[in-house]
Amino acid sequence: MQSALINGKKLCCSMLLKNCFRPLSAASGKLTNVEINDKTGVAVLTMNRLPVNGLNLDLLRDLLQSIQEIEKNKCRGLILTSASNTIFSAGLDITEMYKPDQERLKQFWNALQDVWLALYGSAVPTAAAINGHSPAGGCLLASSCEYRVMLPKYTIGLNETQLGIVAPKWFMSTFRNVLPRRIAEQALVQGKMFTSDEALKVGLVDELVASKEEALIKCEKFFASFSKTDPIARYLTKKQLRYNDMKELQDEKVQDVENFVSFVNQPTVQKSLGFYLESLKKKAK
Ligand SMILES: CCCCC/C=C\C/C=C\CC/C=C/CC(=O)SCCNC(=O)CCNC(=O)[C@H](O)C(C)(C)COP(=O)(O)OP(=O)(O)OC[C@H]1O[C@@H](n2cnc3c(N)ncnc32)[C@H](O)[C@@H]1OP(=O)(O)O
Repeated sequence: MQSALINGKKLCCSMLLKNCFRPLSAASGKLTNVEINDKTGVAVLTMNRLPVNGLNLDLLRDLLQSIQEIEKNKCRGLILTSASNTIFSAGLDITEMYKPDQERLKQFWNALQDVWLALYGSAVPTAAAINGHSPAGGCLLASSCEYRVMLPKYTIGLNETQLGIVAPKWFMSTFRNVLPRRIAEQALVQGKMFTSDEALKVGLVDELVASKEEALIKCEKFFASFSKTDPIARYLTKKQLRYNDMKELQDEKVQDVENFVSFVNQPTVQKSLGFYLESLKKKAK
């Protein structure tokens, strides 16, 4: 039986998951749900915008609120996962970008920036239990965490170029923080979607597991590995390592929104997004 060291105590892993969760009500919005494991202090943040967890403005706002509440509660870890059995997140909701309301489009990108800054820079250790497909924005969220566990037979990657769009610099920095530069560059220019096995091989994910329960246990074990590490020293180290990536966006936040708005409004980009949305809908028929 697997076990983990939590607060200096050896605990059987199934004990970590059974009957010890309580909801963090302030952090549970309509589209996210947060539960804290009372035994370990770890928060499970579940995206619940079914069927595909498309990241629209509302889900992004709920995600931000949840991450902030988890930080405020000084949880020992944050596990990001999905309520779907097959999709972690389909990435940005393309309907937010196709024929958009201009004011909402700005708010949407601003919300994504804020979620990324909060998750990538979180003082609480972070892990992703990737229990389904994770393209584009879904991959961004997972790669912003410090540790990733994935279930088999799914795909993950930054596929923007396949859609005729260009991932912004901070998406690329997040990828480069996880992958060797050469692999990151090749994958980004190709818009490559990695299978779970390929993702493990290149290091985009740290482990493969057979079930969501196992994924949560692995994430708990990852957090338990810090039991002898000073939390402040841990956070300051992470902060310094990620400082340049975050500073680059913080310094250019307004310009980044303008770039996004101007890029998305280009007729050729609108055309690509329209075709892509149509192809997704046709596939669903
Ligand atoms: C040089 C200057 C540079 C300046 C740069 C500045 C700014 C950068 C500009 C732009 C960057 C924008 C970045 C975007 C990143 C993104 O995240 S884009 C989104 C990418 N996502 C995808 O490609 C995923 C597409 N979806 C799928 O592949 C599949 O749906 C799935 C996730 C694998 C699930 O498959 P499944 O078979 O289970 O479900 P369906 O395909 O049947 O889907 C169900 C339902 O959901 C709709 N849908 C799926 N994905 C999305 C989505 N991302 N957005 C909106 N809607 C989506 C699908 O259409 C179905 O709908 P229904 O027919 O109405 O039921």
